[in-house]
Amino acid sequence: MLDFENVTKRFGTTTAVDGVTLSIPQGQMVGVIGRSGAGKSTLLRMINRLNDSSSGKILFGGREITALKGSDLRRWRNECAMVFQQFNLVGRLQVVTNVMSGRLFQHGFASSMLGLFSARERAFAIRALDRLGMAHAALQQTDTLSGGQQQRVAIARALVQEPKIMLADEPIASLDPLNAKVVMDALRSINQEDGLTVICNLHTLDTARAYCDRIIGMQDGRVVFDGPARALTDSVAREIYGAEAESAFSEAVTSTALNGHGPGQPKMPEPQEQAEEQLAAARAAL
Ligand SMILES: Nc1ncnc2c1ncn2[C@@H]1O[C@H](COP(=O)(O)OP(=O)(O)OP(=O)(O)O)[C@@H](O)[C@H]1O
Repeated sequence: MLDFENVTKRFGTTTAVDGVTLSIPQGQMVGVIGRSGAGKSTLLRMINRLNDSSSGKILFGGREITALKGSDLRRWRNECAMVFQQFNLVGRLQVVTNVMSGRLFQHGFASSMLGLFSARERAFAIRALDRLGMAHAALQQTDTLSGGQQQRVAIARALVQEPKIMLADEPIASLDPLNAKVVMDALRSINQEDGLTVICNLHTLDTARAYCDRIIGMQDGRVVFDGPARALTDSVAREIYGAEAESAFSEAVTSTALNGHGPGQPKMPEPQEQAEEQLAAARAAL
């Protein structure tokens, strides 16, 4: 269970998150929505302590994560993987190296810097890429991939951290509808197959409704809606989004915009022969 107890975050005179109290059980897929500046990113960033709260407590499994310091804080950050809108990969490195960088905490910084990842860790990284349909690209330079492919690599990197929670801050905001769907499918399958809690900031209502068990609506730092997707009626959504409502409704990407590829449907197939050839080459190189 992840608990927020009256959590507030101020930046100078701006209150980004204002007295939030929430409980998120393990294994839930949660979408956080709201207009720009509502406090969605700050809420997520306080969970992995990229931002420190100004007051209140955040607890995970009863442990106060807002109080962690030093190696305990580093361990928590590793348990709390995060996927970003801009992927945050090193473009000039091979895909598999980017994925293995998710093992830095387990591996030890010094040997990681020397590139001394073990064969076991390389195999682990390839398996994670395989799950995301990206093993064929393991030896490719990362910046040669499309945005959607890079986001799948970033999710593979998050997976090799063996996290307890997966945070995703606008993971599909830079992607076209097809890639957005592939990335959301990947997050949903990780949530369902691994029982991982996934908390995802989303701009589009359609995506939040299609993929999330629970939707949290924020406005001016406060939680103004918290319930299942079916309870988020259009009129409630219009209140949450205010003047931005039209863009939230019209940016209808992902499942409902793509016939026959809703959640739970099979992934888009890779060009099979090419993918298998490249995967065999990647495995041989290990
Ligand atoms: N590092 C910071 N310094 C100062 N103000 C900040 C900082 N980070 C966020 N804010 C402010 O806090 C408020 C909430 O920002 P936040 O990024 O959490 O909103 P958001 O809902 O994620 O917005 P968006 O959808 O545009 O990313 C905004 O007014 C923002 O300008």
